[in-house]
Amino acid sequence: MLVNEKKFKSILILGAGAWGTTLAKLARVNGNQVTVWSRHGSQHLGDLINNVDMVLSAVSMKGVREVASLVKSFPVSPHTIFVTATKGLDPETTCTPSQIWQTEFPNHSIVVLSGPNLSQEIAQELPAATVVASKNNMAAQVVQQVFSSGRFRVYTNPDPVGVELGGTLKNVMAIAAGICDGLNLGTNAKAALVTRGLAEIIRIGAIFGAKTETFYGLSGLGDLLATCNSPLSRNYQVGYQLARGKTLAEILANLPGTAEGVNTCYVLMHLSLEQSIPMPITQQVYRLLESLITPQQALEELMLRGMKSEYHE
Ligand SMILES: NC(=O)C1=CN([C@@H]2O[C@H](COP(=O)(O)OP(=O)(O)OC[C@H]3O[C@@H](n4cnc5c(N)ncnc54)[C@H](OP(=O)(O)O)[C@@H]3O)[C@@H](O)[C@H]2O)C=CC1
Ligand SMILES: O=C(CO)COP(=O)(O)O
Repeated sequence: MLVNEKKFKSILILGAGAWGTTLAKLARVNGNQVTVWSRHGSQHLGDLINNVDMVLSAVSMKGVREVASLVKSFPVSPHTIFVTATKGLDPETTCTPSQIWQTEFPNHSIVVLSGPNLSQEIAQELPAATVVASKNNMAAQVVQQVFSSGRFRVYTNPDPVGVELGGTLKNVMAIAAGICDGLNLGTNAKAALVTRGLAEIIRIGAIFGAKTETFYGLSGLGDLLATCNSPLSRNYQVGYQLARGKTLAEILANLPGTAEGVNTCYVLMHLSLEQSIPMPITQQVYRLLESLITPQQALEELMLRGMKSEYHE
C-alpha cells in the first residue's frame, strides 16, 4: 500500500487500443517512463511488470478478468498501484473492473480513472479533465500527479465505484442519445433523455453503494454530456446507426474499437430483472439491440409510460 516518492514513475499500460495509447502519451508529458503492453506484442508481460510503480489497465471489459489473472501469475511489487480505465461490467458477476482488480490484488491500492475523455480529442491535445478515485487518497494523488498537465486537469475523488459506474452506465445512455439524434427528435427530447438517463444511472448506482453526488461530477454528468453529444463516441454511433436502419451486427463490424454500452446494457437488463429495479431507458435500448422493437416503438413506450412524479422512476 505504500506510495513511493520518486518524482518520475515507471508505468506499465495494459492494452494498446485507443485509450491505452492516449493515456501513455499523457503520462509521458510529465517525464514518466511508460511502456505499453499488448497481447500481440513481442514483449513478455512478466519482464515488464517487475518493479513498476503503476500498472494501468486500459483493456476492454471482455479482457479484464483474463488480463488481471495473467498479471497475478507474475511477481508484483507490494508498492505497485493499479489503475483501471475500463468502462464496463463483468457479465458473469456484474462486478466493476476495479472490483475485479481488487479481488486479484487485495493488498494493493486500486485507482479508477474516468471522466469525459473522448480519446481522439485528447490525442489531438485538446483540453480535458478527468477523475482519479480510490479508497487510498495518497494513491489517487500519485496518479493525479502522473497525468496532470496544462492540457489534462485531474481531480481526486474518494468514491471509486461511483466514478467507475458514471463512465460505465452513461454508455447505455449514449446509445439512446444516438438513437434520439438518428431519429431527429430535437433538442427538447435529447435534454429529457439525458436528464432521465442520469436519474436512472443514480438509481442503478445505489445498488452498488455509489454516492449520489459522484454522479453529478465529471465522471457522471460530465461524461454523460460528452458521450451523448459526440459523434466521436462509439456508443453514440451504435445508437445513431441503429436509428438509421443498420443492424447491430453491421454496425459493430465497422466500428473503430469497442462500444462497451452494448455489453453493459445486457448486464443491466439481467440486474434489473433479478433485483426488480426499474430501468426504462436501458430496457428500450436492450429491446432495440435485440431487434425486438423499432426505434419509433421504443420512443412511444418511453413517452406513454404511467404518469409519475419526477422523483420516482
Ligand atoms: N477510447 C476512448 O475514448 C475511451 C475508452 N475508455 C474505455 O477504455 C477501454 C478500452 O477502450 P479503447 O481503447 O477505446 O478500446 P479498443 O477497442 O481501441 O482497445 C481495446 C484494448 O483491449 C485489449 N483487449 C481486449 N481483450 C483483451 C484480452 N483478452 N487480453 C488482452 N488485451 C485485450 C485490446 O487488445 P487487442 O488489440 O489485442 O484486441 C485493445 O488493446 C473501454 O472499456 C472503454 O470504454 C475510457 C475512456 C475513453
Ligand atoms: O468513454 C468515452 C468518453 O468518455 C468514450 O466513449 P465511447 O466508448 O462511446 O467512444
